[in-house]
Amino acid sequence: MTDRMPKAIIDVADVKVSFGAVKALDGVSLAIMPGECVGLVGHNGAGKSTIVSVINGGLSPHQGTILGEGELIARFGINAARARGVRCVFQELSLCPNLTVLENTRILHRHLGGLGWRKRAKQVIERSLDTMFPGHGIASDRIVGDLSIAERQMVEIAMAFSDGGIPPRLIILDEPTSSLDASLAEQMLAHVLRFVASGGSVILISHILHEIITTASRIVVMKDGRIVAERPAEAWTENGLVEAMGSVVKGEAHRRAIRDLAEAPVVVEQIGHGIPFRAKRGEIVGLAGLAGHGQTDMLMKLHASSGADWLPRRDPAVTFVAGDRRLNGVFELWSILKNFSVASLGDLASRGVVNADAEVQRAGEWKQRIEIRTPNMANRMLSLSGGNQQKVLFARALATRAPVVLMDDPMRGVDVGTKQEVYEIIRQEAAHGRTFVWYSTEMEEVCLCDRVYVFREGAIVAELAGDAVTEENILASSFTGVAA
Ligand SMILES: Nc1ncnc2c1ncn2[C@@H]1O[C@H](COP(=O)(O)OP(=O)(O)OP(=O)(O)O)[C@@H](O)[C@H]1O
Repeated sequence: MTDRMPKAIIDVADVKVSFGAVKALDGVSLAIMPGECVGLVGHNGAGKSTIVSVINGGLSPHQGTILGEGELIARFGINAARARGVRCVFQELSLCPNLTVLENTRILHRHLGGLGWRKRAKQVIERSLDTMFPGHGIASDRIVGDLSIAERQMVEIAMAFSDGGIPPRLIILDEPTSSLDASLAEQMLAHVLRFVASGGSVILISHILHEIITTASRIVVMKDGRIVAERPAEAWTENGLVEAMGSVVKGEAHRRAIRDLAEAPVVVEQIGHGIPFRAKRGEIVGLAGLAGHGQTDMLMKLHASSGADWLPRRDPAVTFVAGDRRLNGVFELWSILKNFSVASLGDLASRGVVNADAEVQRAGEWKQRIEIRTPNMANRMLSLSGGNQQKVLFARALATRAPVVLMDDPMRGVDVGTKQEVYEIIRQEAAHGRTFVWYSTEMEEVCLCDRVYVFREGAIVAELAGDAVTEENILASSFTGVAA
């Protein structure tokens, strides 16, 4: 290599990381050049977040080397990475919830300290938010814990791209759009393209393949802790990526089943002055619209009005799949098994004693059915990758007998292969009479529903059914408040 050739910002070679018997990284080499966006894809548990932790300085590999602009870095930690302008937006959002947006900004940018730091931190974060998400409406003195998950994700992304003394050079985005609706995701991806065009580098991890294909310059596919394919983005198709990840492309996965649903509604709810909500037995009802316009509140209201008291029952009226898994889905100190079975205890117990064999058996069936990647369901919940944790929450809900399943953007971080399986499970369960109320930030998923309610400013402003459930109609209603 001559001195004129640009050097890789970070170059990791033959990196290995193991967690007990699990080889999370098994000899991975990856170099990130200035001015490129590298797309990283792979099934849940493939090792994407682990390689990110190595590049970000959060995890020391058990084997392998790390070069920063050609220099061998012996002790690479988070501070060394930050000093080189490496920033990371994690899949599990990592802001301090009890601090304000600008106080969180101060934590990331240590150079903002000293007299008048509040003013400087405010300018830094507001400039970045205004550039990336015009019209965001997030005041920098708000407490992070009071923000919606989409707002928190926007703050975290804007913070990563902000310049508070050390300019960002490599930004790692681990599923950055998982809680953003289509228009926010588009704003963010447009900014990534601008950043890369100005010489910055980005690693973009996403299970939404069209985002990766249209934004990345090069796409790297991981499988079981190894890199199995790597090509320029224009040489990939979505199906090609799915196959490279080791999944089978199912043409039927994105099909809406035509069914006769003539019965009276089983769920009815009125919020504000909008259109009343109704769902019939066996119906898949979608909640759409821009993120944070009342969809999650609606699900909570439906849960509360179904007489649910969160206690395990043999025959619960409703079950709930949380999207913000960190906040209201996962019991972090429990095993995977206990996290799965907690909603079915009423069913698994007789005279107040849980039948441990039945619990293990049922968990084993779901582990196989939904492919929860772990050597042992007795392992800690947090030993699972993010997508696999989400699968457990999904299995937890579906394993109950509840006739109504409420889902709050439940596929966050779930890989494409599993999503196809889950869509099929939802269709089968609906055919057997289960009702699904499904809020999703992914348009493809909304379009799988029999009927869709579009939300705007806390009320239902449009109802679309059958062939009228299209991306165009949903977007038109989200912005104008009337069906197109
Ligand atoms: N702290 C840990 N303890 C034990 N195992 C772990 C730990 N962190 C990760 N693993 C395991 O390492 C493997 C790789 O996980 P990683 O989080 O890198 O996957 P991923 O590709 O990011 O998946 P996802 O798409 O679900 O986020 C998985 O099998 C996971 O269970």
